[in-house]
Amino acid sequence: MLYDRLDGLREQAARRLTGELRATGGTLQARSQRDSAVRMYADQVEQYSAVESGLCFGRLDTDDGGRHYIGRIGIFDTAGDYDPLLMDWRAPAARAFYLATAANPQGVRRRRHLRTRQRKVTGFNDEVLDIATASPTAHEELTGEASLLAALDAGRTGRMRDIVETIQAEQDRIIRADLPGVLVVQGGPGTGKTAVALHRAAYLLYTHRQQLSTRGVLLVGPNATFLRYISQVLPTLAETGVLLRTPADLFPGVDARRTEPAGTAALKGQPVMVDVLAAAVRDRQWVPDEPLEIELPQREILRLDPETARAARDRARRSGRPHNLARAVFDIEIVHALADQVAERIGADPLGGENLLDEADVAEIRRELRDEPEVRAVLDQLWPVLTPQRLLADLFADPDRIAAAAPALTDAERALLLRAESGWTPADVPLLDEAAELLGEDDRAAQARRERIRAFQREYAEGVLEIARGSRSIDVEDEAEGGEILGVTDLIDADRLLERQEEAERLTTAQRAAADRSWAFGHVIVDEAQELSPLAWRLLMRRCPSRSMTIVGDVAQTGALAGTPSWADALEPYVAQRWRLEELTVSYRTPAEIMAVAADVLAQIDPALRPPRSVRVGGTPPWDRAVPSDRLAAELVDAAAREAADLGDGRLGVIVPAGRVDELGAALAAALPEAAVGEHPELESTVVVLTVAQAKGLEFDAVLLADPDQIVSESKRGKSDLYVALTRATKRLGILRPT
Ligand SMILES: Nc1ncnc2c1ncn2[C@@H]1O[C@H](COP(=O)(O)OP(=O)(O)OP(=O)(O)O)[C@@H](O)[C@H]1O
Repeated sequence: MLYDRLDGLREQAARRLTGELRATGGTLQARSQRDSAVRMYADQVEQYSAVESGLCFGRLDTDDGGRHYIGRIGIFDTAGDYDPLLMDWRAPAARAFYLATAANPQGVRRRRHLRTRQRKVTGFNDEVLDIATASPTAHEELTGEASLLAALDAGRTGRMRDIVETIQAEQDRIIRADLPGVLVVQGGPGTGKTAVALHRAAYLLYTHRQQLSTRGVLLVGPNATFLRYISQVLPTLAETGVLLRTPADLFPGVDARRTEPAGTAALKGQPVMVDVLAAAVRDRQWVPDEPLEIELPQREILRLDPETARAARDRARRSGRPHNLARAVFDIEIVHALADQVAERIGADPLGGENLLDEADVAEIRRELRDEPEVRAVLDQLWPVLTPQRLLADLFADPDRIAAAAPALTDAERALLLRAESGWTPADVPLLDEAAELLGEDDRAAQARRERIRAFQREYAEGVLEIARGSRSIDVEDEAEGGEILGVTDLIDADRLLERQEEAERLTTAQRAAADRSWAFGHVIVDEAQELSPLAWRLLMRRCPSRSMTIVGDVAQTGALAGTPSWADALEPYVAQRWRLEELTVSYRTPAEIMAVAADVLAQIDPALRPPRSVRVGGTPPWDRAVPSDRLAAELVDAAAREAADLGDGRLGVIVPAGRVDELGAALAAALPEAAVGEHPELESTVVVLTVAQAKGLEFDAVLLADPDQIVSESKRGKSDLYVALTRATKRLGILRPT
């Protein structure tokens, strides 16, 4: 019955969408309303298709004899009293499905987890929430234990799945926390932080749809591989409007893909760089040592002395405007000084009286001077209009500029900033953003560009119609006499054609936000947030002036050298003490035996840290084998082949040191054709070879770890990297240790 309703809803939305797409014309308001209707119906069609699998997954039988079905979306009985036939999991009344326990049943008598394949029910688990009959062996803090364990034991697919059927109470509390303020979720590996972050996004969009659909929600994840890994989750929760980005993607128009030494990236993430960039901008506001001569055609030579330039510079700086906007002040000052020179010469009274020019004459001289290419060239030299890219590229290319801008850095640090290659790195992105703030944007140019584009499009539309008119007359002459035949120009004029074109260009909130550097999001969610540098935090805070944020991570897993040592350090510069901490304590991913191995490493990182408790015990014990150094690749290939043969429908991750990924990756790819290697390995392959940085946040049924000692020695945060690597397996872990 529910699937029939779903089909009906999808068809209705598709019909309405088609109707809206056919309509044209009308007032601006009508067009804009039509536009949002098109977007709404298109979203609905997409959402109804996305919730097909596992549409209804739960049932609550209440003490008062009620029976409620819980599912991915709400479906109502539109024929009757609008009763809910299926309750959206995010609705307040559905909450008991996740929270009711035998000790605190919340009016629930029985909770049922339904399993379906396509549109058929294939099984169910019931829990009778009666303290007298509760099974004594059940894990008392787990909700829907049988379904949870079935979900955890299932083979991995290379794509993260949603957990909507088995959200646990400690996770539910975080998912449904209030929207305002900064909420930090700290939790060990596999405690469901990523899952919780995604479900929270879906919950917030459902609960605060109006507010968040206009401002948008941004979810930041550590790298492109990770974003691909999680990309299916929100669509299956019927939410498509969240913008997923890595920190490296947050400067529109810049593709920050170049890699650089970890030490350089770490330095670029430090707060001192704010001062370096401010000094680099000041350094571009130049005062010459000697007077500059400006040779104007058909006029005498003008002289711009250093004092005038300095006075104009100081005036422009005092305006408090960003560099590019302060240029207007600078121009006025210089042009005034030069115009006075000209006026003095040409207006001088030969009889020694007052200057013969009046104010209007001098104004005219200023206007002329402002347009003189020679004057503009001098202004550009003294106070150039700069893009963030230009400022940084010039700075990093020139040791003298670096020295002038970074007096507080050591020589060695300055050498780190000097770059030989062009191209941007992820650590450059917060610097570009900082530079954009310091420089400001003179958007008059952009506006003029938009107007030019519009004029061009109109011209184009008219051109299209011209062609249509031309061909029509021939068609008409050829095919009919007199002609009752309607041509394209009878149906549509240039304005309408342009309007159609513009409609196609109108964008969703997420698309507009993605293209706008200064977009202020309604809510920002950061996953693996421990990796962010202080400068990356500055950038994110700019994107979220309302400070409505969910920050998810584990300080014990920090791999980046400039990463976050403590949440207080990262956040207090922006929100003082006004942030809340929630902790997740149960690991759903890693079985106890594997967690025990990881716990030893965690104790070495910081003896005060405690690993999460594993829900699952038993299974295959992890193994750790020494192999001769020169046999590592061969042994790894053998072990991988054995694991791959045993996998069934699961996935194997082979985690190797960054310095050996080419060598070991090539050996594995040669022996196992299904092995995926490279910068963005295909995660759905049965065998995936990765570095720790790439494996961050991912999981596999089985993990083989090669050369853990090199992983530790490759970075100052090597122990944390090893901890991450050891906690990626849901079932089996094998370690090969060269000796
Ligand atoms: N309530 C749950 N029901 C079913 N599966 C769950 C639940 N909570 C977590 N999981 C599963 O546990 C695994 C780990 O979750 P997730 O990746 O969100 O953990 P994490 O805390 O982000 O880990 P890491 O710190 O390693 O990135 C995932 O496969 C997730 O689906």
